[in-house]
Amino acid sequence: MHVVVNAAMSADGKLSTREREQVEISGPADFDRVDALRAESDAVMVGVGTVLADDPSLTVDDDARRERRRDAGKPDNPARIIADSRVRTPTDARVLDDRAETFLLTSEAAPQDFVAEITEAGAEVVSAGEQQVALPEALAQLEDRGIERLMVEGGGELIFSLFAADMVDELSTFVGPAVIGGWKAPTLADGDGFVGDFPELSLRDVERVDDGVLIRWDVP
Ligand SMILES: NC(=O)C1=CN([C@@H]2O[C@H](COP(=O)(O)OP(=O)(O)OC[C@H]3O[C@@H](n4cnc5c(N)ncnc54)[C@H](O)[C@@H]3O)[C@@H](O)[C@H]2O)C=CC1
Ligand SMILES: Nc1nc(O)c(N)c(N[C@@H]2O[C@H](COP(=O)(O)O)[C@@H](O)[C@H]2O)n1
Repeated sequence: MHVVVNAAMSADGKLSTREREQVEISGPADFDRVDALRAESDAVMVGVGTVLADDPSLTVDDDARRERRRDAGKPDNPARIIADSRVRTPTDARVLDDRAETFLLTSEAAPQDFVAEITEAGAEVVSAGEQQVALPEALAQLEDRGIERLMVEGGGELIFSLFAADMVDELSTFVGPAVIGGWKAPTLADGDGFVGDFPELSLRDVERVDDGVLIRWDVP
């Protein structure tokens, strides 16, 4: 599986505010690039923190891109994947609408009645790990179901875990023209943080996009 992490951050490295409210950091050209990245992917993944904060749809906006997917024998939209150890995703979340297939990754800590409710709401549940989703095992199960190219949109806790598990192949960050600030505002990689053995990145390219900068890294 090839894993591409993409996120937008403020000039001071924040993904959103201390209140975890969604902020439009990208401009129109960057949102269009993100839409193209989604269209090229077999699945788009976020953590449940992002679902609770943003209620995203994670679908492809552009009609022509959806049509090209259809012509290639693919579903209109990539599958959606939510990392949600205890099943906190609301049953009326937009990621559960019928526009795409949705996989909910859970752990043994998930209450069985929540698992039944979310399955009834349309998610396909994949369980791996005891207290938290064991990402290598869960993503291997998805690879067996044909997901080869995975785009991860965040948030910071999930992105950290993917780096910690050495599962990231590419990282794209759009750095936008705003300062958000705040000790508690989410950053690109939160979780416990690294104290050594930092994941090393290799700079691929840097480009001006909208009023910010797109930085692309490979993770060798
Ligand atoms: N600017 C941007 O590009 C983006 C911004 N955001 C922002 O990020 C914030 C949400 O980020 P976070 O709170 O960090 O939540 P998150 O979206 O990273 O979800 C974290 C949750 O995922 C679940 N999870 C299950 N297995 C896990 C594992 N192995 N590792 C880590 N988490 C696992 C846990 O319940 C955990 O609390 C929101 O404020 C949202 O607006 C989110 C995505 C992109
Ligand atoms: N690329 C990008 N730029 C920003 O400025 C953002 N705030 C985000 N957020 C991510 O996009 C998701 C929204 O998806 P839908 O448009 O609702 O499908 C959101 O959940 C974040 O993952 N991304």
